[in-house]
Amino acid sequence: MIEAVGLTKRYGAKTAVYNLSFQVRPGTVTGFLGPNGSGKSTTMRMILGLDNPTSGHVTIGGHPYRKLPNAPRQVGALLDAKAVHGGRSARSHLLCLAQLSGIPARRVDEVLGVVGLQDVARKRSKGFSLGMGQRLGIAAALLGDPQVLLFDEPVNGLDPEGILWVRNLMKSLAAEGRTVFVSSHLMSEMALTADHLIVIGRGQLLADMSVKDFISANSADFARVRTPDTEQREKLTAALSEAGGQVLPEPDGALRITGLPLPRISDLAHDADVRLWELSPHQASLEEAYMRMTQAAVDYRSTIDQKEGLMQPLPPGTQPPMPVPGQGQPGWYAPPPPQQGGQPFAMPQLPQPGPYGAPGGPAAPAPGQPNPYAGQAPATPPAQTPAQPAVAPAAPQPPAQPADRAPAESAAPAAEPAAEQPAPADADPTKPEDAR
Ligand SMILES: Nc1ncnc2c1ncn2[C@@H]1O[C@H](COP(=O)(O)OP(=O)(O)OP(=O)(O)O)[C@@H](O)[C@H]1O
Repeated sequence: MIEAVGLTKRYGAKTAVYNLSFQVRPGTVTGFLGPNGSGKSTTMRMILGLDNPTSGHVTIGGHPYRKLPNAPRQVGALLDAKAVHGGRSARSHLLCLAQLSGIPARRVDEVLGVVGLQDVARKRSKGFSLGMGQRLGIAAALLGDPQVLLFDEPVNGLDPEGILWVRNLMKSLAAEGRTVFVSSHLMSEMALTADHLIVIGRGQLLADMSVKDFISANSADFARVRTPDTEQREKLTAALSEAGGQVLPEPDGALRITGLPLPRISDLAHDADVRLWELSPHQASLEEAYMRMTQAAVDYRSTIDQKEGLMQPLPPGTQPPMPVPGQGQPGWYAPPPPQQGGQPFAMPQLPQPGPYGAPGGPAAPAPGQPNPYAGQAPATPPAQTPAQPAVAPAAPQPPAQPADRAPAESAAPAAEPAAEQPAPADADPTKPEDAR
């Protein structure tokens, strides 16, 4: 298990991570979400001992990474797939890592097979595509058969077959009882892969709950209605609005309605003499829920914002407030917050109360998985400097070496990236390594 307590990281005036407390449990895939620059890579680097927290601490199996006996065999990570010496072959790269951690060479060939690189194992990695590089990084993470795995954007650059493979790999690693912590910006993929989510925005914890609860807490179910023509649509819009429903036009001419149950919508349409060509219940996607939750915590946004049509307009010159954990961003998709009685359809009982002091917020951890750090969310976010460009994860590069150097020479103590080093199959960090 990974446990962060009050984790804070400042780079000069920039607060990259602020007072983060969470647990990543074994046996599940935990997704780590947040907008660009929200502190995900910084958090992962601190977990792996590559960055020191300004305050707070983070442990793996109860120990800081740097104090884990033979840490590379207990924790496997993919932080930066490009942190590979381009002159080395995939096999040489993995052999170097294996030898540093006392892992037999046969395991190198095993993981090359697992990630599908067996046919290019002896090719120099500088010729690898983005997806091949990702596969090599995943192979490095798996090398020591580790109990704890961290992946920063593992599907980056992978083709659909590769994405499916990573999804199944993550799930099977978790099903074996391992701790799997994975960041991604691909919400549709996260919805299919992760069981649990930790969401941060501007370095602060926004949510720590199951995917299902996250969607429920940050979106309202809605109905879609279609009428034969514009005239009837306008008539229906007026009738539904008068009855207390919130009505938004959909791009295809349908209406998205929250705040009214389906039978009521049908009755109102009947009373208004409006024919319906569609009346269907819908649940928001993880992407919609995520957008709603993190909208105010986005630092870098196009001037042509794709979300523009989906949110209520703000008065000119005003900034949206930070989202409230468990309540998301007010005004996003305009569903009424659940606690205001705006649930149009039967929704699952939302956990109470919000774990981070959100008033009436439903953002509680999954049943049976209480977040032990329930506390008041900071009243004000940490001081922010003006938006800075995001910095790529800073996994150290292996030292430059001649391309033809033998693996045995390459395994000299020149620090290989800790993030790429493998780990053992044993959850107990104090237990001696098994003989391989
Ligand atoms: N070494 C550093 N020095 C100064 N600022 C840094 C450093 N590393 C990260 N930051 C800043 O900290 C913030 C968080 O960065 P981080 O890379 O952790 O975000 P992220 O969530 O991983 O972003 P992305 O999704 O774009 O990868 C950013 O504003 C970034 O500019």
